[in-house]
Amino acid sequence: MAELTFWTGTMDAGKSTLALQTNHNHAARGRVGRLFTSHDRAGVALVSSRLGLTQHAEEVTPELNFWRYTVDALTAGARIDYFVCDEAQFYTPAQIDQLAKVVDELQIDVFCFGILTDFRTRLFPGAARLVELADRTEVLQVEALCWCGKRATHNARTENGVMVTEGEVIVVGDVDNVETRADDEVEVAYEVLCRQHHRRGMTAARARAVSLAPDPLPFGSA
Ligand SMILES: Nc1ncnc2c1ncn2[C@@H]1O[C@H](COP(=O)(O)OP(=O)(O)O)[C@@H](O)[C@H]1O
Ligand SMILES: Cc1cn([C@H]2C[C@H](O)[C@@H](COP(=O)(O)O)O2)c(=O)[nH]c1=O
Repeated sequence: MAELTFWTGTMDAGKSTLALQTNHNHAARGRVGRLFTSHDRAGVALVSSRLGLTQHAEEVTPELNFWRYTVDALTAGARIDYFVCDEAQFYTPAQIDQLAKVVDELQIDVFCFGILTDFRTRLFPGAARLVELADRTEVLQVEALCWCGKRATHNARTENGVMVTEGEVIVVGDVDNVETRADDEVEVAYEVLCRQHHRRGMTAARARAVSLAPDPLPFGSA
C-alpha cells in the first residue's frame, strides 16, 4: 500500500538531507521518482542540504495541480513510483489533498518534508493539512538545539538581529547567514529556540548581551 508520510522538524534539523537520501535510496533500488521543492534557499527548482548536496527538482508553484500533473505523466507513458516533496510547508492545502489522492488512487508513495510552524509559532497551512491527512507524521531524530542546550522546537526570525513576531509569513532565509533584502535593507535571519526562549524572545545574541550587562550597583543596600 502506498503511503503519505510527513517528516518534520525545525529549520536545520536535517529534512532536506533526509529528502535527498530518501530519493537516492529509492532510485538506487530501481524505483522511479520525482523530486519537488518550493522556495529553496539555494534557488528555484533546487533541493539543497546544509551537508553540501544540491539536486535539481521541480518547483511547486500554487498553480501546480499534483493530480493533473500525475495523470498527465502516466497517460503519456511515464512510470512514477514515488514523489519526494521538500519544503512542503509552502504547498497549498489543496495541493496536499491532491497528493493524498495520488497516494490512494494511483498507489504512488509520497514523502513530504517540511517545518510545522512559522516564526510566529503558527502552523503553516500546508503543514497543518499534512498532519491532518498523512498516514504517518514523523519528527526527525537528530535534534536541533536551542542556545541553552535544550531541544529546539520553534523557529525564530530576526530582523537586523532583533527577534520579530510580525511580518510576511514566507521569507526565504537561513539560520547562519543574514539575508540582505534589497527593498528595505532589513537583514533577515532565523534561529531555532526552545519554547521558553521563543516565548521570551531570548535569542542567543540577546542572552549574551544580558549576561554581559554589568550588575546593578548596590545603592541603598545595607
Ligand atoms: N559542517 C557540518 N558537519 C556535520 N553536519 C552538518 C554540518 N553542517 C550542517 N550539518 C548538519 O546538517 C543539518 C541541516 O541539514 P538540512 O538538511 O540542511 O536541514 P533542514 O532541511 O532541516 O533545514 C544540521 O542540523 C546538521 O546536523
Ligand atoms: C520559520 C519560517 C521559515 N521560513 C523559510 C526560511 C527557509 O527558507 C525555509 C525553511 O527551510 P529549512 O530547509 O527548513 O531550513 O522557510 C519562512 O519563510 N517563514 C517562516 O516563518
